Amino acid sequence: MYVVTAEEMRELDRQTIERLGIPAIALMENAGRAIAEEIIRFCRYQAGGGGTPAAWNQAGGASEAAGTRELERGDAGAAGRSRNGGAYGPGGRGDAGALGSGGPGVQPPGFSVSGDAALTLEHAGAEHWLVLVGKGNNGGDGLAAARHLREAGIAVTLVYAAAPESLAGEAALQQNAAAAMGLPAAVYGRDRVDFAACSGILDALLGTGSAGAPRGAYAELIAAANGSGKPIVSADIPSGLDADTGRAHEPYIHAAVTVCLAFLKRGLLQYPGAASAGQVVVRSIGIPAALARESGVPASLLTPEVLRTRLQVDVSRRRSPEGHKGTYGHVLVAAGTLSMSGAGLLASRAALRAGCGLVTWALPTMLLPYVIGAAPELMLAAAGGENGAWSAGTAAEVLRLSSGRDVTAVGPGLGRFEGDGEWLRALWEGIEAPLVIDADALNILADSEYGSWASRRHPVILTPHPGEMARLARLSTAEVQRDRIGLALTYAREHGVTLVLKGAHTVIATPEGEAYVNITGHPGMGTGGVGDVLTGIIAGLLAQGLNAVQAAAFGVYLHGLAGERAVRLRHDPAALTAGDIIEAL
Ligand SMILES: NC(=O)C1=CN([C@@H]2O[C@H](COP(=O)(O)OP(=O)(O)OC[C@H]3O[C@@H](n4cnc5c(N)ncnc54)[C@H](O)[C@@H]3O)[C@@H](O)[C@H]2O)[C@@H](O)CC1
Ligand SMILES: Nc1ncnc2c1ncn2[C@@H]1O[C@H](COP(=O)(O)OP(=O)(O)O)[C@@H](O)[C@H]1O
Ligand SMILES: [K+]
Repeated sequence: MYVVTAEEMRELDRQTIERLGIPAIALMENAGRAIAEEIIRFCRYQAGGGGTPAAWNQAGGASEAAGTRELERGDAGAAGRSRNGGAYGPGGRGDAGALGSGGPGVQPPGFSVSGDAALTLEHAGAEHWLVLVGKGNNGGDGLAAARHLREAGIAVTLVYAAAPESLAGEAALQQNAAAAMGLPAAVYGRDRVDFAACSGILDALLGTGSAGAPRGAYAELIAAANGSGKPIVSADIPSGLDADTGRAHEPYIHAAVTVCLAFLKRGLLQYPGAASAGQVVVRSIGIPAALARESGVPASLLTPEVLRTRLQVDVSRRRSPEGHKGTYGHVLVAAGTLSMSGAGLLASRAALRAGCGLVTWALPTMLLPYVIGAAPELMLAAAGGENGAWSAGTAAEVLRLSSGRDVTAVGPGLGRFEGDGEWLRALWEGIEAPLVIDADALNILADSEYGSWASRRHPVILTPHPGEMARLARLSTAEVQRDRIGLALTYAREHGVTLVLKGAHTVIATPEGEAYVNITGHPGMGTGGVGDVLTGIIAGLLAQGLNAVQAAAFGVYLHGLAGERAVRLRHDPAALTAGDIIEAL
């Protein structure tokens, strides 16, 4: 599933309208219908007594099978999922259906009327939705949705942020149609709006054309909608959100559901925006996915489908019946010090659990006797150093050990030491295999002008958390978090590395200028050592022959899934420890 910026979305809109000749009003009609269907599904789900489950959905996407389809996330779980029912649980057929259906075995008559199940609601009379209408096309989408809601028997009241006469283009056509249908309308500031009397609110104030903090009537309507306590469904993005970065301007809508149109917007994956969108449903509106591919949209959501088709990963992880430990590669881990030996142990154990054939853990010599037997499957190699710490002189031994190994992972629990810049440079320039760089090795890199080091024939994967990324990019952590996707894309391309920017919704960016955003995992994973486990998993996959991007993306995906699986055995996600994730792999 592609993830776009507002600018990319405008370009795709333009190409659909100008190159393919699909009228803008048709796209808006599709958007309005999709929004109305999702509101009806939400009403149905609420009437069933359920809350809104937190799962990502793509419904009726261009490249997907017809109908609502939950995004596959392996066995990662959200409550209330149903293949046919979609986001909020089983979809009722309402009172629609073929006429004259007889009992079993009875031939239906040659004539039938198929009701529009997705646009019917059994207890529609109990619903009254306020539709907050902005001046642009987002408002137009809301007006089209309002007509469908009304057709379904749901009472709607339009609330214009600006005088209805000020709407232009397709939005003006929608305004005329709504007026001709006699939909009740109020203009904010002129008419009284009773938020307390409604059952839900459609936020169609601001979409991808929004610039800066909501002003005037927009700001007041957003504040009133949030203050009402009623469920809010947002059209495309919650109003007040920056569609690209997820920055939340004050005030911004706190939505229960966001019906994102055509393609997922970057701002819905980046915090704090991601937290304000509620359940996100992506709905196709007739813009072909092929256009996104052809125009080189760089970012995608990391789904099993993307892993399989775009990244060509064998997610079934088939092993040859004739395979042996030599088939699945040998990882060298250079990690751990006296006070942080566990980091090396976690990374090494995780590499084994990721399925590689052999793991050698190189560590400061003094440490070795203490870790013997901690994981009997590991091979240990004394690398030298002093007092359980690494030293510049250990580079030669790490280089020697790396020869004949399929990948070297360096960094977890490494610590800093005199001459560590030259040490890392020797590894960078001398290791003839893929290199995974994490933790303190990233801090060493950040203090080096590594752009001047000899370029490598084999790939490099960097796995920074936001703090490490800040040091690498010479920014503050807040600046890193402001637009993680944008920064990861730029950094990976400029430095020719595969970058794994960790944290909620980890971003994997490639030297070729693509990015994948992961949604497996959970906040319980914010605990010491979890990153070391990821390093081990990625190294273990590389050893098995996956290329850098495949190993980084699949590794991040599996790491999150294992985190989800591990937490099911606990009463509280906060109880999760890094070792649990290894055991859940
Ligand atoms: N071709 C189409 O008709 C399509 C329309 N779409 C919809 O159109 C939206 C984008 O439409 P637009 O480009 O018209 O833009 P918007 O509808 O997002 O908003 C633009 C309007 O809001 C005003 N505005 C911008 N920032 C403001 C602020 N901070 N405070 C107050 N007012 C502000 C502008 O003056 C302008 O009138 C998408 O989000 C989507 O909902 C999409 O569904 C795609 C297809
Ligand atoms: N809120 C979250 N949602 C999903 N994953 C998370 C979240 N918080 C942390 N993680 C994951 O946990 C890991 C933590 O790594 P890191 O900060 O390097 O920890 P450490 O250095 O202790 O090993 C990363 O893979 C990160 O993506
Ligand atoms: K909106």
